[in-house]
Amino acid sequence: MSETLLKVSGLTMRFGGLLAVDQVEFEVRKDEVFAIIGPNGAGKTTVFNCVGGFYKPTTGSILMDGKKIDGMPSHKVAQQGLVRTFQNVRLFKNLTVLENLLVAQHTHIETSLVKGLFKVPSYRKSEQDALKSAAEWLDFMGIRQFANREAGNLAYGHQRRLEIARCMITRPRLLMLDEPAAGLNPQEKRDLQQLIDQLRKEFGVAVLLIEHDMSLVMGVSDRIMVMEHGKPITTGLPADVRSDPRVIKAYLGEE
Ligand SMILES: Nc1ncnc2c1ncn2[C@@H]1O[C@H](COP(=O)(O)OP(=O)(O)OP(=O)(O)O)[C@@H](O)[C@H]1O
Repeated sequence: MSETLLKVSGLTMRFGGLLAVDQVEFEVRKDEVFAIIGPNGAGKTTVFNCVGGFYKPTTGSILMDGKKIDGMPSHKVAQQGLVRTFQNVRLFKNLTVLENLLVAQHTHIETSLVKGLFKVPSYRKSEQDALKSAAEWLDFMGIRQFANREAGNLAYGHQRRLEIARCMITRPRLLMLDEPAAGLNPQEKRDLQQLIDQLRKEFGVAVLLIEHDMSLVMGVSDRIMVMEHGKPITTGLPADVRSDPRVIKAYLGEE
């Protein structure tokens, strides 16, 4: 069994009188694809928002490689190697596809004003590296032919791939995907499953996934946590979760 990358303990999030997430515990191991499923309103996105630094949890602890990240803002969480996509794709729609990938690397590029103005060699080198890396990711995602097109004009499936590339270009250790199959056609969903497998195998990235598409979840996940009313009801292997009567009742049964 591989080591723990993310450890969430006693996570609780309250919105006024509503307990959206109630004592949630789980771990994501290095190289693992871990999915969170459950009916609408179960608290999945709220867990994501706490882990990604978008909400400060009411109580609980979130450790990334042993380091406390709960309460950190999202850009600091990203610096710890944890990045995410959104339910509705969020890109700089008026920038080109290539520019989206260059902007994503800005924290890694030497942006010192003086160095930039005088274009000293180290600045030029980091610019070249950023371009090279962007080109490689465009090739990997099969969207290089759209490099100079405005991101907002890409087909939806390509926008999703660009959003994942924008995360991966920062070389995260944990990639969080929030309903990545939403809005994709059946072929795009199969491609997505292959992509997630490939990202894990080739780049050693762990994946934390929220998804309603059961075929994708069952096909791609190592382990699955099922939530209902803010609480985990079970965590296990896809085959075990699929046949668990509580899960069928809470989630699969409602479809
Ligand atoms: N910012 C917020 N303010 C108040 N209530 C919220 C907020 N965000 C979520 N909630 C509530 O918390 C509960 C859990 O919502 P959440 O979006 O986490 O569920 P979910 O499992 O992700 O659902 P879905 O599958 O529909 O995305 C819901 O009752 C929701 O209305």
